[in-house]
Amino acid sequence: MPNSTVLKACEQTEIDLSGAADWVPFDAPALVGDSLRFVSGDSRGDRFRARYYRDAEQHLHARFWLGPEAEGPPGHAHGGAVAAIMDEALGLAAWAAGYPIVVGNLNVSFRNMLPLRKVVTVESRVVSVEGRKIMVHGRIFRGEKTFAEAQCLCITIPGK
Ligand SMILES: CCCCC/C=C\C/C=C\C/C=C\C/C=C\CCCC(=O)SCCNC(=O)CCNC(=O)[C@H](O)C(C)(C)COP(=O)(O)OP(=O)(O)OC[C@H]1O[C@@H](n2cnc3c(N)ncnc32)[C@H](O)[C@@H]1OP(=O)(O)O
Repeated sequence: MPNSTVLKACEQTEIDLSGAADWVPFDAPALVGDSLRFVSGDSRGDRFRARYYRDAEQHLHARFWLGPEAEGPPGHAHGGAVAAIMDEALGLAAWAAGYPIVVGNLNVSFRNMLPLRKVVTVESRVVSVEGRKIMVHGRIFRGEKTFAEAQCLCITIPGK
C-alpha cells in the first residue's frame, strides 16, 4: 500500500473523553486563546487528545489520551509528553482560577509508566498564592494508579 493511503493509527477512532457526572466542560481557548495547540489542539490527533472540565468547586480536571506519537518507552508515554501535559494543564488551572501566568518552574515526578491508548485523568489544585507566585499541584492517574505528580510554580504576567 502506498504511504499516502496509510491511515494514522487512531484517526478513525473515537476516544471517550467524557468527564465525571458533576464536571462541566471548560473552554480553554475561550479563556487563553488558540495558543494551546501544542498539547490539546488536535482532537483527532495521534499524539494527545484532551478535554478540560471544572468541578463544582471550580478545580480544573482533564481527560487525556496519549496515542502512538507520544511514545517513549515501548507502549508507554515519553516523559516529555507527560511534562507537557503538566505544563499546560497546571498553567491552565492557574488561568482558570483567575491568574494570568506563565510557568516559571515545573517539577514532575514520574511514578509509573503511563500506557498509551488509555484515557487518564489529570487533577489540579491551586495550593497557594503569594504575590505573583501561584503554586499549582497536579496528578495524572487512572483508577488507583498514579503515573505522575507535579508542582508547578506559575508567575503572574504584569499588565495582563
Ligand atoms: C513572557 C510573556 C508571555 C506573554 C504571554 C501572554 C499571554 C499568555 C496567554 C496565554 C497563555 C496560555 C495558556 C496558559 C496555560 C498554559 C500554558 C503553558 C504554560 C507555559 O508553557 S508558559 C511557557 C513556559 N514559560 C516561560 O516561557 C516563562 C519564561 N520566564 C519568564 O517569562 C520569566 O522568568 C517570568 C515571567 C516567569 C518571571 O520573570 P519576571 O522578571 O516577570 O519576574 P521575577 O524574575 O522578578 O520573578 C517574580 C517572582 O517569581 C520568582 N520566580 C520566577 N521564576 C522562578 C523560578 N523559575 N523558580 C522559582 N522562583 C521563581 C522570583 O524569585 C520572584 O519572587 P520574589 O518576588 O519572591 O522575589
